[in-house]
Amino acid sequence: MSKLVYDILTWPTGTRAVITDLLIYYFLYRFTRWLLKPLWFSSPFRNIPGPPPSSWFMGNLNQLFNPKGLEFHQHLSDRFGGMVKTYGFFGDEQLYVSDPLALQSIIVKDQDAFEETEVFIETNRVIFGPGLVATTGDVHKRQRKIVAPVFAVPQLKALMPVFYDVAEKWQRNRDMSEWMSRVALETIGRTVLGYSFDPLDSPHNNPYTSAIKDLIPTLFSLSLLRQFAPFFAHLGSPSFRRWLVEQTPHKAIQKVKDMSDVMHHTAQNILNEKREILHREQTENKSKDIISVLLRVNDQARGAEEKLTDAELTGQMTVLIFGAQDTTSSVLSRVLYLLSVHQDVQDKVREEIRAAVAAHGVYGESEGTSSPRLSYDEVIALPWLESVIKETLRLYPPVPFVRRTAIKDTTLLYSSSHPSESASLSDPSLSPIQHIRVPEGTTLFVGIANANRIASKSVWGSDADDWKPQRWLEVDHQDQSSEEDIKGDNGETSKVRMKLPGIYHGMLSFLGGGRSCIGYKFAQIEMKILLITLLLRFKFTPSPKSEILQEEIVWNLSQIISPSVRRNDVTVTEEKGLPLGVEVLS
Ligand code: HEM
Repeated sequence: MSKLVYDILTWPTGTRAVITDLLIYYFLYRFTRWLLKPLWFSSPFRNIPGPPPSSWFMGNLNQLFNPKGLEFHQHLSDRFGGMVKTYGFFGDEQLYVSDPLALQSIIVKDQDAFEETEVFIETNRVIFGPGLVATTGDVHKRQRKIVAPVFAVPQLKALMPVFYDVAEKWQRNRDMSEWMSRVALETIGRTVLGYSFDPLDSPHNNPYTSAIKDLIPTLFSLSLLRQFAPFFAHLGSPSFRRWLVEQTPHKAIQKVKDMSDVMHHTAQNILNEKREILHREQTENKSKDIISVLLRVNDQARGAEEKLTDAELTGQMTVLIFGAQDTTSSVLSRVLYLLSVHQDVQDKVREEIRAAVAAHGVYGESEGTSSPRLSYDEVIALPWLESVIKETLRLYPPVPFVRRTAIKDTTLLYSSSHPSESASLSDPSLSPIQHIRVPEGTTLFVGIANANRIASKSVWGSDADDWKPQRWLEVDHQDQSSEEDIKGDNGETSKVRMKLPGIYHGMLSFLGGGRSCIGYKFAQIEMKILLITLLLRFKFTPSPKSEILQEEIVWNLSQIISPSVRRNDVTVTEEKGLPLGVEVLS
């Protein structure tokens, strides 16, 4: 906060005056509302437990949006359960929800009453354009109906050679995290846009890739300022708002503006090139990338309802790049780290892949490649590999929370038992159902990571917090859900399915409902092909320098989780990255 105040104080006088005036009006408005609130209604959340605000102005926001905030997020459900009260600006009461019953309502049953927050939508609209993450209601539903089919399995099967081509370019590099994000960007560029951002033939990240990589952490560093986005989004004309942004001498804001411009122009150029190619191409040799498929569908669509405008098309292109890059590279980094620590599991996965290759492996068609390639069906039939990914996504979802706003008054049901009592959920007297009125305008956190952990406890029992991929190999446990007896307000007991409403084996890692991850099958096949290719060639171990330099890997929150290495030398230092040992296998 003090850095923010310092930045503002060093801005030129004219800009500072306009922006300071606007902020003052906004603060006054929020402050007066906060001051008067107790006079007109008593809080419906007065009985909900939660931590005290850490400041009267920012509530718990600086704990929740903090790179070191993962522990605080976990503490919320460990200490207070699945329905927690937290505070936003000026004492604004918010809910942090990880309770399976309440989440069924927020994500699926009453999803039309819980939208993405205005902050999320408005900033995404400015940065990415009107794609899936910048639209709500019927516009979002229409876009989703058009875009979702291009991620179907036949499309993914057609992209298999591209996934392998990129995976095989992996070079021995000590920093896995940097390499994973380059590979993820190149994969998404080539499969979704048919465009190569980074041919991966130089040992260094190209400047364009680093800039893209920096966007999400930069946005996260602006989390608090972003809260004002809805206010600015309705201020004057788009050109006035653009002028305001251009005049704001805040480094991070200028960085985001520049990146958004580059992304927009790149997407526009790619779209124009694609259109030309589509007109020229022969029917038997059609481009298979996702955007070409989408363009063909769009060209054939009859009514405006079934078509995306050019702005919507370029919006999807940038959104898909950002939706895909940091998420998959975060999971891949985590999997390689865990496999390096759990050598027994790494050996099992490698044995399984070798056996499949011996039984079916075909050799790559691309020139110069001699790597075995399994087909889509053979890849998804590898149980150890599947279990490693499931278990990693269960315990370490790369997006640990998302937020929603109640757009109408709603009542949520939730189980009032504390997660530590989940073993006794079958005793109805201990697990009564509560309900809570959620007024329109309430901000809610959907605690993805906490919800996965709470649901895990009742299914997996005492070792639910341990990373044990083999648990998924038991036939009875193909997904994480259980039925519990729960006592309602009327005293009657009923069976309630404690299943999380996630699209991924009873987990929320890819969320659920109408805003679930559109690329979740894409992500799985991409990650599996990369892991197959790497594990056949290399053995991964913890960094050989870790003991001498006392290196420790820590995982930080920047909306998406990413690794850093902390060195406990004379002083403690921390830098982004994931150093691992890599041995070539004969
Ligand atoms: C392991 C990798 C991934 C994880 C864990 C993940 C997770 C998620 C989550 C939690 C959401 C919901 C966000 C919200 O509601 O605010 C989401 C949405 C989305 N994801 Fe992913 N994602 C992954 C990979 C991908 C990939 C590879 C793509 C594209 C190829 C993609 C594209 C999207 C899009 C476009 C949305 C917005 C959907 C909508 O609003 O309708 N994601 N993802």
